[in-house]
Amino acid sequence: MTTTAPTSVAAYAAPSAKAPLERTTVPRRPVGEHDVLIDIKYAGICHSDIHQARDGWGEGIFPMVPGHEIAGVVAEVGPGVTKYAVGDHVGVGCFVDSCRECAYCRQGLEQFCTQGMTGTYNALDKNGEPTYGGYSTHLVVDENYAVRIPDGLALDIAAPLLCAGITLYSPLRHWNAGPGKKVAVVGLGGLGHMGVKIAHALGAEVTVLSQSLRKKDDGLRLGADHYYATSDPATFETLAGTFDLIVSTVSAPLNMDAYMGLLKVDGAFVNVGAPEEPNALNMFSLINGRKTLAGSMIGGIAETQEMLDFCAAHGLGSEIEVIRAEQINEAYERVLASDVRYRFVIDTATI
Ligand SMILES: NC(=O)c1ccc[n+]([C@@H]2O[C@H](COP(=O)([O-])OP(=O)(O)OC[C@H]3O[C@@H](n4cnc5c(N)ncnc54)[C@H](O)[C@@H]3O)[C@@H](O)[C@H]2O)c1
Ligand SMILES: [Zn+2]
Repeated sequence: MTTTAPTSVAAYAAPSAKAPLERTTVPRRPVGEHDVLIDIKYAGICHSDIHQARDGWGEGIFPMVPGHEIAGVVAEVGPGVTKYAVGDHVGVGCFVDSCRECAYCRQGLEQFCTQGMTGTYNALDKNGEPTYGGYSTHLVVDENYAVRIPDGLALDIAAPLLCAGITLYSPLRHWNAGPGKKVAVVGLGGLGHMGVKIAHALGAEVTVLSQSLRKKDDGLRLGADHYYATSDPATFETLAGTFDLIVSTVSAPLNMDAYMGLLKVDGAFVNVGAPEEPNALNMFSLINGRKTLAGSMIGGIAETQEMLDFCAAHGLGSEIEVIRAEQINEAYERVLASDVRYRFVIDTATI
């Protein structure tokens, strides 16, 4: 299959875990039978990009082009493509392939594919070629691993939904956040701010547990009913036994025992943050109160589409700061310093 797709495209890559990201070019495969070529317009910066580009989760594949919050426009389709046409608005999240045959793939839980999903970057595809992510001008992807960005959701505020949005939507739905439920979101960053918006839209009573009260006004504006500082020990006394569900988005280890004390009997603490170090827990914090400690990782393709449709129906997008590509390294430092309200999004026209 031949294609008009560029085979070499502009991108920003980390040459190694120690080096800043810089402009380069990376190869993209020709558009195959079931592929779409996406003209990337915006790419969000997720904290996971930083963990990986700095080898925080183990040895990465370099050069690394991060980016798994991708929003763009279909520029070309393969002859077998049925879902999309040129001009459609589409998104790509954290994975671009999976085995498609295992029980989880068949259930729409491709993120838990028994063969391992193929990451959008920092992974090898089925041919053993490295994948390169969204800090780039173009991407070629199988149509089954793209989702439709509904009309009414601008591409810049939609991009972060492809990871931050689905990572919070999936556990909030799975653990039944809704009317009558008291839900806490720990950490008001990229993931956390989407958690507040989505939990509020689902009808839950939402509390933000943030390190300080610095972002309180924002939290309340985003949909939180209450806002507490976790640096204040009184918070853990005032809120003891309060929540049905706590979702932690924190990128560093937490005092788990303190947070378990905030749950009701039968409450669940769901961790979506991915700290680089392990976290200790005293088992008495779990057994006293029949509590659940769980984790959750992004969401499958069908649920990601459901989340985008939900966000469009409720007018929810990410709060963003659009940056030029040459500001990526500075943006990384600002994310690490908790200085982002609430997601950096790269305008890929500047790459
Ligand atoms: N499970 C998944 O599928 C999934 C998906 C995406 C990202 N992640 C991970 O989630 C984490 C958060 O990602 P993000 O992009 O939202 O990062 P972020 O940096 O935008 O947000 C993290 C927030 O946690 C806050 N924080 C740090 N320590 C805290 C503490 N002790 N108490 C309360 N708040 C605290 C920070 O100030 C910041 O606001 C990262 O570890 C990332 O790798 C997991
Ligand atoms: Zn992410």
